[in-house]
Amino acid sequence: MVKICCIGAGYVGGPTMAVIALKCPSIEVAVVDISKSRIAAWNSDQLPIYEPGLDGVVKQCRGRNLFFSTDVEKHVFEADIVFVSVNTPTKTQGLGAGKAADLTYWESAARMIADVSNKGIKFQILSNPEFLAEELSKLAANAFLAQRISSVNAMSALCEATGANVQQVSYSVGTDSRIGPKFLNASVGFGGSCFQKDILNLVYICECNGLPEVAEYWKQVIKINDYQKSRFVNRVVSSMFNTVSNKKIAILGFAFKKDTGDTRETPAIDVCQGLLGDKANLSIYDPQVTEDQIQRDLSMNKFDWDHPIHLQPTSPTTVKKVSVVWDAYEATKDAHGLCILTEWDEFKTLDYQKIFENMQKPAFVFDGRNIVDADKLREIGFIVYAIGKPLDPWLKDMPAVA
Ligand SMILES: NC(=O)c1ccc[n+]([C@@H]2O[C@H](COP(=O)([O-])OP(=O)(O)OC[C@H]3O[C@@H](n4cnc5c(N)ncnc54)[C@H](O)[C@@H]3O)[C@@H](O)[C@H]2O)c1
Ligand SMILES: O=c1ccn([C@@H]2O[C@H](COP(=O)(O)OP(=O)(O)O[C@H]3O[C@H](CO)[C@@H](O)[C@H](O)[C@H]3O)[C@@H](O)[C@H]2O)c(=O)[nH]1
Repeated sequence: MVKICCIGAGYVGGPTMAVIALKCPSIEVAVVDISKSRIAAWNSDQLPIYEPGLDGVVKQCRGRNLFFSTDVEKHVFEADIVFVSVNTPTKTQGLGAGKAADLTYWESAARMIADVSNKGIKFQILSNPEFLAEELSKLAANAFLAQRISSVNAMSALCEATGANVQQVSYSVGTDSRIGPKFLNASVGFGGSCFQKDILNLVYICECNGLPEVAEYWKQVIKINDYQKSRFVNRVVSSMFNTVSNKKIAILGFAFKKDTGDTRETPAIDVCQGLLGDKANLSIYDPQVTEDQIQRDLSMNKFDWDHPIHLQPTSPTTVKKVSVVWDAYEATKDAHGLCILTEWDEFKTLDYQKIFENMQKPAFVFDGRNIVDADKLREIGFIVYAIGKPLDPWLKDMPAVA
């Protein structure tokens, strides 16, 4: 029987191997990791990663031809094919700090493979496009995608200033087949483990090759993304009489996009930290993100998330002004405002009349994903801010900056 071993039971290794095990029942797949808690979770009913359908796939194959283990060396030794899918965080110190990839975990995995591989077999090494150093095109593809979002987000600020509607602008622009309609949704900002990290890598490569102007150009994509998040916080604070101090604000959605529990580089972290900086009390609800994860995210330093979980520095205290609840109605009860930060489908069909009745007045909605019907909410009585849409009369008279 052919045996595969994947080093790293994370977002890439776990789901990829589960699907290989499902589709290739004659192959034995072992996913190994140095994190005991992560492997324990893969072997439990509560998987460490949420993705629609993943649970069913794992349950079907686990114990049959899919195994999760911390016995890294044994499985590498037995394997015919080894995948390496470990962390490559952005460096926080030394050469290229803040931009270059830290290859410590990758090198340690490669050395371990060499140490245990004493069978006298010659390994062939394949580099998947996701392994970025050799494959400039993957970096470029992610940079182009992120640039589209920053471009439409930059337009969203101009739309608010001029009374235009960014969704109409996106639609019109997207009908030009040279541009195309995808990835033109204005939002509170892009997140996820790849876009920022890959652009920072690209910037570093440009700088190392003596191309500061090109590096500056790509940096701007991240700057606009940061601007979009702080612009959102400014709108919240300035709309609410220039103070959110001790006001309850509901945060609906914390994951970086819908249908995942992944919070890496989610714009919700910066928005929440911005509001906490202005002393708001936050009540956060996301259907797939745990309280422990949210607390970690809000108390971790930039880039620390991309290390194995047991090596992440954790804050000794929880963020006191944050509560995490398991229901959107609970989160919004007695709140002065609610912010939609992830486009979960369930937020489109909430009973906003009921939510309005249970909120403080005036009641504010800040839609960072353009998923609610702003006019309907205004009929209910909400004051509504939606990214890149014509401003509510209330907001028109308020400065864009608090
Ligand atoms: N998430 C994505 O969408 C995505 C896409 C493309 C590429 N990548 C790249 O793929 C790689 C993995 O990403 P991920 O999202 O799965 O990361 P992840 O943090 O979810 O998982 C990495 C896992 O590797 C484990 N690990 C680290 N060092 C190890 C070692 N020496 N031995 C055994 N286990 C070890 C960690 O404990 C962790 O569980 C990264 O290089 C990332 O940049 C990720
Ligand atoms: O029009 C859009 C599209 C996306 N986003 C946001 O952009 C971020 C990234 O979204 P997406 O690209 O769908 O998620 P990822 O899983 O991060 O996938 C990206 O990163 C992966 C890792 O490199 C690549 O493999 C994929 O091709 C690339 O799309 C999320 O916060 C989205 O909400 C927007 O704000 N507006």
